[in-house]
Amino acid sequence: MSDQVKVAIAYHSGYGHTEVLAQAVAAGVENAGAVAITVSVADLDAVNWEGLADADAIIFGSPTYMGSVSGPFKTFMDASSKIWAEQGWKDKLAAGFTNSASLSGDKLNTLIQLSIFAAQHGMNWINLAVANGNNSSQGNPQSLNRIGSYLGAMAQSNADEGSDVAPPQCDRDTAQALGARVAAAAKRWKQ
Ligand SMILES: Cc1cc2nc3c(=O)[nH]c(=O)nc-3n(C[C@H](O)[C@H](O)[C@H](O)COP(=O)(O)O)c2cc1C
Repeated sequence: MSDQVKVAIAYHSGYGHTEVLAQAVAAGVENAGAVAITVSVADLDAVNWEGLADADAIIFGSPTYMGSVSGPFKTFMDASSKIWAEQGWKDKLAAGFTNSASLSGDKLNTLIQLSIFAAQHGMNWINLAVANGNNSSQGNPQSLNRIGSYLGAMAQSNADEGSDVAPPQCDRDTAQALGARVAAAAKRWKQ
C-alpha cells in the first residue's frame, strides 16, 4: 500500500456552482500535501469507483435541491449500496459540503443526509471546525464559514449569478479549509 494520502471528492453539480467548491476542496487537499481525486457522480457509468475505493477519505458534495441532495447525487448514493453490502468504504474518513441559492435554503438537511450516508458505510465523519466569524455585531459577512455551519462546509450562490462569481470567495475558502482539514486527518488516520 502506498504511503501517499489520497482524498477523493465525490460531487454532483447541475450548473457548475458546486463544482467550483469541489475544486476548492481539492486545492485544500493538495495544499495539505495529499493527493486529490475529483469524481463527478453525474453519470454513474463514468464514476471512478476505483478512485473512490483507493482513497483514504471521501468528501461528498451536492447542491441542495428541494431541501435535500440532488437527484443525481441520490442515484449515486443508491448505487453505492453494492459497496455498502461489502462495507467496502468502512473506516475511511468522510466529510461533506453543499451549496444553494438561499442563505439557509435547508442546506443542513443535505449535510445531515451526507453524514448519515457516511455512517451507513461505516465511515468516520470529519466536521468543519472553522469558527463562525459572522455571528456578532463585529462579524463580517465575507468571513470564513460566514453561514455558521459545523457539520460540513456550506456555500451560497445567488440564483441569478454564474459560477464565475457565485459562490463568493469566502465560501470557496471555507471549502478549501474543509479539504485541508480532511487531508490532515487522513494523514493521522493512516499512521
Ligand atoms: C431543482 C432545484 C431545486 C433547488 N432547491 C433549492 C433549495 O431547496 N434551497 C435553495 O436554497 N436553493 C435551491 N436551489 C438552488 C440551487 O441550490 C443553486 O442554484 C445552486 O447554486 C445550484 O448548484 P449547482 O450549480 O452546482 O447545481 C434549487 C435549484 C434547483 C435546480
